[in-house]
Amino acid sequence: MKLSVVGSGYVGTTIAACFADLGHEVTAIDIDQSVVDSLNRGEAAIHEPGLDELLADHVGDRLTATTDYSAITDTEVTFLALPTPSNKDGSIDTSIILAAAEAVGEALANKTDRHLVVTKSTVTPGTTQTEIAPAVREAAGDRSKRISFGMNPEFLREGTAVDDFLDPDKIVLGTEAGDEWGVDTLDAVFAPLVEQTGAPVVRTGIREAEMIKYANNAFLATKISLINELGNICKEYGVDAYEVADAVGLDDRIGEQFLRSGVGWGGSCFPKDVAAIIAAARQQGYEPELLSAAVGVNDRQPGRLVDLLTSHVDPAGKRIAVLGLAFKPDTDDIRNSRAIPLIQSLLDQGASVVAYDPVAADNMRENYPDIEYADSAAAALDDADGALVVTDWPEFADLDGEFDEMASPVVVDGRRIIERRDGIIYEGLTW
Ligand SMILES: NC(=O)c1ccc[n+]([C@@H]2O[C@H](COP(=O)([O-])OP(=O)(O)OC[C@H]3O[C@@H](n4cnc5c(N)ncnc54)[C@H](O)[C@@H]3O)[C@@H](O)[C@H]2O)c1
Ligand SMILES: O=c1ccn([C@@H]2O[C@H](COP(=O)(O)OP(=O)(O)O[C@H]3O[C@H](CO)[C@@H](O)[C@H](O)[C@H]3O)[C@@H](O)[C@H]2O)c(=O)[nH]1
Repeated sequence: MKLSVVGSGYVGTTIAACFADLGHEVTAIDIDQSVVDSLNRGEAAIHEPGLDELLADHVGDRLTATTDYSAITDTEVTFLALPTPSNKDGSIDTSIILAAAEAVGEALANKTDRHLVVTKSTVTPGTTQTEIAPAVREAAGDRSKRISFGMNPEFLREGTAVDDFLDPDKIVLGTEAGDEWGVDTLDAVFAPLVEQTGAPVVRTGIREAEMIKYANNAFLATKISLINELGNICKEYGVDAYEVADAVGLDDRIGEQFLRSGVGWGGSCFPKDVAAIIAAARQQGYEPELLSAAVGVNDRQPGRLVDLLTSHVDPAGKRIAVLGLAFKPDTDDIRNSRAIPLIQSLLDQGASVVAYDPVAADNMRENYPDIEYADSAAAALDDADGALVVTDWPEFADLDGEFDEMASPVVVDGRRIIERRDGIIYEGLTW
């Protein structure tokens, strides 16, 4: 099939490359010329394992990128993978996706065949039908009756995006009631993936598909906050929260995943999406107390990490190493990284911060241009008076003699990645 994907960020680039890998002809559309140029060179503008290999296989053949929306008319289905950032009250700002929807509609004004527009972005229930569809339809004018709408939430994780997309736990396809052409067309897009993986397909309504995405993320974020809360209690008792979590996770009803306690959840999704569903619930007149508490626990974890550091060393005037800047390993994404409140807190206390991350330093430099960035964990630790471990990059697990070069070997581990050993003053956040 011929598909177009509007927005070539973490989601858009991944799904465009994966759809091409599944045999579709894909046109990626982005307003940023440098993103388009980079894609057409076969290079992703983001760091995501496996993506460059897929681009190398398919760019120039089944995958091309352009800034020209008119390319949509030559495709059957358009996926909208645009950002849906937070407003100040946590609700989603739909201005970017609506601007793109309008541009899609303008392009479709020149198309005679039927077309399916699918929301891939995370949007609150009702957004596709009450905001996106009207924006597309109004711009498409007389052609608007030939346009169907769908919603296909994305569950990929950064760092494992390609594998997650190509081996999903589920595929959720939301379409409008009675739109058999829409159902069949969306089914056809995913048929090669379903055939390849046997993944369960959930066929549902558009509002339900929109809500499933928020329910998924709210559940996972709350699960982490719950294990963090229990971990904080464990720490008070001197009990190892990881031993507790390992045992608790053996219960099938709980499951072993997302029970790693530590400095909390960051990234472009959990904080934004939990805030959005809280704001949406409030707009409907419902106060979601449990979700607010999950945010509260998450907001407190970085402060607890700094408190553990200051219980051993006063950061004022001291060189403090921050190991890990990305919100999780295997990505260069620093959106809502726990490193941000930690660096800010250290700077507020007069510390001299030296940061290290294998791939995310350049992105963090835009937020904090004046702190020192080391080329390696060893260089960051050299002569430091304390270290905070913020991201569980596998290379940190190999650190050992590097700690001996610290001026004072206080190591506060926010991700349980450092080996506790003689010669360092080790503090785990929940263990
Ligand atoms: N990042 C994830 O892991 C993830 C996973 C699942 C769902 N989501 C959701 O997917 C959506 C996209 O997220 P993302 O992280 O890929 O965003 P992103 O910020 O990485 O990328 C967005 C891209 O859209 C482009 N863009 C902006 N306005 C445009 C326009 N008018 N026309 C064409 N292109 C335009 C930007 O240049 C950018 O390349 C969000 O709703 C997000 O919540 C994200
Ligand atoms: O046991 C755990 C698991 C994760 N995290 C943290 O949680 C955050 C999010 O991690 P993860 O979910 O792996 O990455 P994301 O790329 O943010 O993926 C989430 O958000 C995406 C965007 O909506 C969804 O598509 C995914 O299904 C959902 O897992 C990171 O800061 C992790 O360090 C923990 O603290 N403990």
